[in-house]
Amino acid sequence: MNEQGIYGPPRRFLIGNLLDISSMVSKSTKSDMSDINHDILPRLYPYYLKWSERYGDPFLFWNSSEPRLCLTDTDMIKEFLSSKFIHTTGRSWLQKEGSKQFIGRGVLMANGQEWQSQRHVISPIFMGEKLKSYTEKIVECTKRMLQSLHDVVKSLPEKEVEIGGYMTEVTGDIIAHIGFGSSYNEAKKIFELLNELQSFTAKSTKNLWFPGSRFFRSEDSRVKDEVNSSLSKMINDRIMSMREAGGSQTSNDLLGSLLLSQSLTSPLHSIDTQLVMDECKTIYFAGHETTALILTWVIMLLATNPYWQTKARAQIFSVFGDLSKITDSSFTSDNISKLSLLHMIINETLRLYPSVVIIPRIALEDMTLGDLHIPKGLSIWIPVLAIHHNKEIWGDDAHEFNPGRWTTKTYSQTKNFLPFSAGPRNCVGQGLAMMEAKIILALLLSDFSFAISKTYRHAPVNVISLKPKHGVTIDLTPLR
Ligand code: HEM
Repeated sequence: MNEQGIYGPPRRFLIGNLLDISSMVSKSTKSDMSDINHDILPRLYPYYLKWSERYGDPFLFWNSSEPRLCLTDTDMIKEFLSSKFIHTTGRSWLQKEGSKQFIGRGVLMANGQEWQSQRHVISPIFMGEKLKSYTEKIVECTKRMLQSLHDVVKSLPEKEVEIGGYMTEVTGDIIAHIGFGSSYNEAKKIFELLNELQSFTAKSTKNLWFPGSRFFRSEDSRVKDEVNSSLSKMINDRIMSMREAGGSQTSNDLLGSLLLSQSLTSPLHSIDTQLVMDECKTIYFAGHETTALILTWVIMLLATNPYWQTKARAQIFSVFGDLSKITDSSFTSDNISKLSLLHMIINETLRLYPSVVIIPRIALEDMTLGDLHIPKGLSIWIPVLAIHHNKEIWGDDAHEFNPGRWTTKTYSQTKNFLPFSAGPRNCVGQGLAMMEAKIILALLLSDFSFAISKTYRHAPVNVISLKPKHGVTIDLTPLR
């Protein structure tokens, strides 16, 4: 890479630049931000700013034994994420090893042919009529969440709530319903265990650089076994009922559709239960927290920007008319598409606070990207947050919340806007995420107005995803 004019910070034996990274980040995130501003790159990625300034773009650093090329040229990124490199790029050993205990070999972690056939099976369950069929459950779960908000507000003199917890609860409820409908209660229990497993995995992943560390895990294996035995029972029961029904889908949920889709390529009796289990865990992991977080950030931004909150509410009123009459059937795709202000607000939030701040890929073979030779084994690190906050792309107000920028399509979205990644390996659930976010926000805004609470502490942190460290506290006022 040096011969090609690419440089980076000197690395240490085994740990590469891990110590530099952790010391810079622990310093920048030691305290909360002094005010609610959205210039969060220096706080979350101080090392990106330091190294890109010192060594230029792209630069090279070492994540323990894995070399990473930090790439910000969006034309190169577009090419890199395109179908041209789909079979020669993928997940690295570190990524796969880090998530093996947790989501196993589901679509998120698969490479090559294995990825392609899994993606082929999973894609149809997030599209077209299937996608529309989830509306009813989304509305039902949201109304339940709103009712508990009304109950809490009634009982609290100060009317303050931490809204992030409610968003986690409602998106978890939704994924349990649309994912595993008839097995909802079992699914909820499995998800609780998965949350536990995720925190164990996050801890052990930090030590992966240490040779042999992967052989010293005991805490997580108990939870993993429990998750796997409950999930495999749920899946096998479902396969049994499908066989009894002559191979047709017995429940209109993601699991039913996944099994039906699988049965088109392999007979029911030979379905790879382990793979279906990994896919279920992947869907939960990839689709739950990401959606909850984006909703939480939208609410924080609307709570601090009453102008956009009022405008969005007015549009919701004009699309749906008498709000006391909103039912699940009000949320037709035609009506959802009329919520253009919510679309702009969500986009702007995904730009400022993308749930996934980095997209990492590894070169599985030698390749040429633009005029760069990329050797096999080099990881490419796409710093989404840095691209989304780049003033050269977004203008001087890059760090400001301005949904208005989305009224004109001056930016080629796939190039400079990457909250769901791009190309054939983009987020398979983005249609569901956007639909879910719009329905939840439309119902919330029609029931309550809200302002940021005095107790809110602005402290974004990146722990797997971009989170508000202390949650988001808002003061709620019921509208009816
Ligand atoms: C606002 C919410 C969401 C955001 C910001 C988001 C973001 C992303 C991103 C950036 C990727 C690419 C990751 C990479 O290549 O390293 C991804 C992949 C994926 N997402 Fe999402 N996602 C969201 C919601 C969902 C939902 C609701 C689901 C499903 C229920 C989902 C399922 C997946 C899956 C299965 C993949 C792997 C796709 C593949 O590798 O082929 N996501 N998501």
